[in-house]
Amino acid sequence: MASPPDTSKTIKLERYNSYIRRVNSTKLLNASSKLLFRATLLIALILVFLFTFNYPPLSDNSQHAHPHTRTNFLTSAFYGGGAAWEKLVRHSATPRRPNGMSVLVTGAAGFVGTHCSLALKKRGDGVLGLDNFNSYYDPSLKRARQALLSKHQIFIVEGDLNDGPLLTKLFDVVPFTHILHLAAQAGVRYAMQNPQSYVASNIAGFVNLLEVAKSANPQPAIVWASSSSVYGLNTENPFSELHRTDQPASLYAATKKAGEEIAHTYNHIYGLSLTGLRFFTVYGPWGRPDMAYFFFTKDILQGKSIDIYRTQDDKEVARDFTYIDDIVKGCLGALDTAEKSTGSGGKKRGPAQLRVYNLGNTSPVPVGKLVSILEGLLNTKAKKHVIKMPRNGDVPYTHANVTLAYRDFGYKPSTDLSTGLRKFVKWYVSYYGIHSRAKKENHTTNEQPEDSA
Ligand SMILES: O=C(O)[C@H]1O[C@H](OP(=O)(O)OP(=O)(O)OC[C@H]2O[C@@H](n3ccc(=O)[nH]c3=O)[C@H](O)[C@@H]2O)[C@H](O)[C@@H](O)[C@H]1O
Repeated sequence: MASPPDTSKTIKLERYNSYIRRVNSTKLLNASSKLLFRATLLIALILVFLFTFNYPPLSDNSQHAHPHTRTNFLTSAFYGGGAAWEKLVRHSATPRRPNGMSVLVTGAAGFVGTHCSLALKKRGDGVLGLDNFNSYYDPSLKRARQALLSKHQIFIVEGDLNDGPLLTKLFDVVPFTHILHLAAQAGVRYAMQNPQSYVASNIAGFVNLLEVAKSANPQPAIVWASSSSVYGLNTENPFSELHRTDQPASLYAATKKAGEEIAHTYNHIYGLSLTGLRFFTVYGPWGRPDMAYFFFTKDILQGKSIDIYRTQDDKEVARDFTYIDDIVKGCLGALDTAEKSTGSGGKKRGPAQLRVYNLGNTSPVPVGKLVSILEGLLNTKAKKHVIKMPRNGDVPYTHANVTLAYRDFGYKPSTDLSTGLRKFVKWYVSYYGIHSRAKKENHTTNEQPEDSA
């Protein structure tokens, strides 16, 4: 007969296992309570942060804005209020010279906005930027421009033109003397892909800004970016401010033209001083990647083919390409000669200034010539694909008459296309760290160049 099994070992083993289970469950309990504690701490910290930088979240207006241009809740919370935030805003907007301006620059992280902000700050004016950092083109370029401005003590509030409460808050904190309104949905051809974004920024956003400006005390004087595209199918040359602008060829042009009419209304009813500047194909360092000179450079360097448009009747397409430094001088000249708005408490108290100026280069250049200048600077042959201009809103020709801007604030463009493109290419190869066959003089170190404004 077999002897009974020795259970003493089994019992010991079970005791041991139960001990291990107890130890493990205690560990688990400890671990989960630690986790719970950390999560609670994190939530508490976030709440403290949100209350410290308190600002009401998105307004109804901005909820309706195009997703492209919508203010992000977190960035509103980060940037939109609280004592620390107000201090940054005030510091940035305070002039450092006697009788200096305090300018709200919308679209400050944009191409023209960045250059103008730097130029204003350099001469001692106060500058506060506003930008929604949308993704129409590479936002990292906008962030790099923001970093450049930040080095010069210029703060950009991240927010949308359609965010009425945010704009009102900015005017509560700073009595801006001027607005340089450059924020817009740019680009002629993109209007066929995303028409609503033009309405949201160039019309709804502009009206929202004017609504806040007309109620502000004091009312600021406003200088804003219109466009050469308002001349549309005009055939008289060179384009003068007296020529007709009622035949826009693109929705972009139509929204800029609408802006000019809206400006008239706000000037007429509320006494806002308004100056529209019709920019002619602005180019230069820190430029816009959606523009032909910029993506031609990229494509030529990458060995990709580029489309060169010709008109339907097989003529060359030409543009009055205008260098950024000339445009900056024009913008500052317009600001310096802008008279005060006359309204107060939302009511007009007398007639106010209403102006429109061409800011061009007065010397149109065919697109083919632009490409051959780039080929020379990049020391690379372009793969050219010459095609009839698609029906995409482009006009065949632009040419500015700038007599009016010269008469009123001495505007005199002084940079020809070759000189301006050389500066652009120099910036481009440096910014993107390209070691191309670009001519020796275009090579620089990898350091971020200062802007040329
Ligand atoms: O003055 C303005 O108010 C506008 O200027 C700018 O528009 P445009 O003058 O159209 O510049 P841009 O696109 O660089 O095309 C340049 C040339 O290249 C031709 N072009 C273009 C693309 C292409 O693939 N091939 C080509 O030949 C094209 O036909 C054109 O002849 C701004 O983008 C716009 O926001 C607005 O500010």
